[in-house]
Amino acid sequence: MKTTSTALSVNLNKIALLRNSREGNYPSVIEHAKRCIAHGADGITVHPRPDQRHIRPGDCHKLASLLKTMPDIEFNIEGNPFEGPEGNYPGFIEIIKSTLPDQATLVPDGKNQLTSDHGFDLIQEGIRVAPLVKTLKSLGVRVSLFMDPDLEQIRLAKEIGADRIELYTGPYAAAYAQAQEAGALAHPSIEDLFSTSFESTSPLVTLQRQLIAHQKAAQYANEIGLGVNAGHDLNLDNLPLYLSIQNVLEVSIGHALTVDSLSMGMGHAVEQYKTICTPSS
Ligand SMILES: CC(=O)[C@@H](O)[C@H](O)COP(=O)(O)O
Ligand SMILES: NCC(=O)COP(=O)(O)O
Repeated sequence: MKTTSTALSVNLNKIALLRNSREGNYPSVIEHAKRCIAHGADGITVHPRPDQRHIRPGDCHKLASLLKTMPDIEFNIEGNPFEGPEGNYPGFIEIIKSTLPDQATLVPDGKNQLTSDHGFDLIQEGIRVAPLVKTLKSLGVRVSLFMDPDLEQIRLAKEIGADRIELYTGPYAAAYAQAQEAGALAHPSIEDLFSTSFESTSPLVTLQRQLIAHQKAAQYANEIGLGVNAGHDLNLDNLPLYLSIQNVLEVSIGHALTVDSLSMGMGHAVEQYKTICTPSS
């Protein structure tokens, strides 16, 4: 059972994606940030990508100005910190330097990735990541590293100076969806999922493995002094089970939350348009 509360940081990438499909500023990222905050969001996350398909540097600057006026609201900018010919996001560190968000989450995305799909391999990349962590921390920015639930990698995250890790929850979310589709989630309670031995063919086996891996990773991270965030493909269905893991400080959620806003609000919007289209008798 969940006993501590977890901050919700709303990722606004998909609002920017919609805006960028036309000229102009509609929908406005800033107005949606204000709306999310008015409805209880604890923070705002954005993830500028090399192709600028959604969040652009200008969004980061405008959000930084807005959120500086709201000291209780956390601003988290995610992205690939490497620059240069290998083609990752040019200017991520510059964006952080010029916006000074509360938190920078470094993510090892390739240039043409559809979305984030793995954590850092710090055995390979630690030597390049460590000085960036140091630079960002010297600016007073908390540094989180996007990581798989791998204990050795998490140990290295601590060694190179990270303050937090963000556990990559994509495979957990996929395992949850598979178990849900198979109708396997009807009965087990959260306690069952942690403790029961399932048949090897049960779709619950993969979900259980994911859950336990994340639980161990979060516990280990806490033991060595790292804060734990989590994100990617979390949604209203899979979040309660995930948050049975103790001490997850923050979840950042964008894709599903945006889709939920559409499905929860579209019926109401259609009714409003229909009212205008229908002459009153
Ligand atoms: C690091 C992470 O998991 C999120 O930032 C996620 O990648 C969202 O990015 P997109 O909206 O570009 O898919
Ligand atoms: N860090 C994860 C994030 O910001 C949002 O991921 P998603 O909910 O859009 O998959």
